[in-house]
Amino acid sequence: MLQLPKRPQPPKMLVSVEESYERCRQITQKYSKTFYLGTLLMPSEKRRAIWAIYVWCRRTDELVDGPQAKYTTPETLQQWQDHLQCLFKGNPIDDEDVALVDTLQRFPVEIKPFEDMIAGQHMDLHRNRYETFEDLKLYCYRVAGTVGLMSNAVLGVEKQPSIGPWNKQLENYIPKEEAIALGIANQLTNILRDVGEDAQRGRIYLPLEDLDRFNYTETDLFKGVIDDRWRELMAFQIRRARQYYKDAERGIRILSRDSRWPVWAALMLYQGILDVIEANDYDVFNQRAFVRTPKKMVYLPIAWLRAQVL
Ligand SMILES: CC(C)=CCC/C(C)=C/CC/C(C)=C/CC/C(C)=C/COP(=O)(O)OP(=O)(O)O
Repeated sequence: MLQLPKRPQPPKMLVSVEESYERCRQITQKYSKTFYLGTLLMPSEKRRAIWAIYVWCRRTDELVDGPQAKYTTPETLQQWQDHLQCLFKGNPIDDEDVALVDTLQRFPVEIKPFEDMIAGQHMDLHRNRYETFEDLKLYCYRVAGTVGLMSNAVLGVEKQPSIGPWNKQLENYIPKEEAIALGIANQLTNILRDVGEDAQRGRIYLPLEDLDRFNYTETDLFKGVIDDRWRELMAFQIRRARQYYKDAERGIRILSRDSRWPVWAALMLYQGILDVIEANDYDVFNQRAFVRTPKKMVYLPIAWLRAQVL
C-alpha cells in the first residue's frame, strides 16, 4: 500500500510561499502546456492560485495514474482526504501545500469539489469500464468538473448590472453549471485523445452502450480497428463534447473581465484537439492529437476578441 506521511509528524521546515508558488508554476508548465498558456493571460494573483490548485489536482490524479499507482488503496485515498482537511484548516504538510494554503486564504474556495475529486479517484481505482454515458458523466464531473468549480472561486464574477427586479437572481449568478460543463468538455476531449493509451492499460472510458450502438466491440478497440463504425462512433463522441463546450461558453461573460480571455483561450485550445482528431481521420491509436504552436498563436487573438464582445 502506498503510505502517505502519517500525522502528527516532527515539525518540518517548509519552503516560503513564494518558493512554493514557483514550484507549482514549474509543475503546471511541465505537465499541462495548454492550461499553462491560459494561465499566463491572467493577472498574477489569480495565475499563481490556479497553479497551486492545478498541482493539488495533479497530485491527486497521480495517486491512481502515476508511477506509484499500483500501491494505492482506498486507505491511501483516505489519508489524502485527511491531508486535505489539514490544508483547509491552514496547515500545510509539504512544500507544494504552502501555496495552496495561501490560495485558500485569499479566495473563497470550498472543500466540496476537492472531496468530490478524491471520490473520482476512488472510481478510477475500482473500475475500468463505464456502462452508460450517465456513469461516465459522473466520473468526468468528479475528476474535471470539480476543477471548474475550484477555478471559479479564483476567476471571480463581474457584478452584473441590475436591469430590474425580475433579474435579481442574475445579479448574484455564479456560473457553476457552465464551469462544470467546461471541465466535462475537457475531460471528454482528453478521453477521446487518449483512447489508445488507455486501451493499453486495459481501460475503456468510452461508454459501452455507445460501442454497442455503433456495433464496435471491445476487441476492435484493443486491436485499434479504424473503420466506418469507429469513425461514426468518434464523430458522435466529438459532437457530444462540443455541446459541452457550447454550454460552457455562456458562462464566460459572467466571469470577471480579467478572467474571460484566459478561459476563452483555454476553451479554444482544448477544443482544438477535437478538430485535430477529425483531421487525423479519427486515428487516435497511432498518433497523438495535439494543437501545434502556430495554431495556438492564432487562437489567442481570437479568444481575446471573444472575451471583449461575447
Ligand atoms: C466557463 C466558466 C464559467 C469557468 C471556467 C472554469 C474552468 C477553468 C474550467 C476548466 C476546468 C479544467 C481545467 C478541467 C481539467 C480537465 C482536464 C482534462 C485536464 C487535463 O489536464 P492534463 O492532462 O494535465 O493536461 P494536458 O491535456 O495538457 O496534458
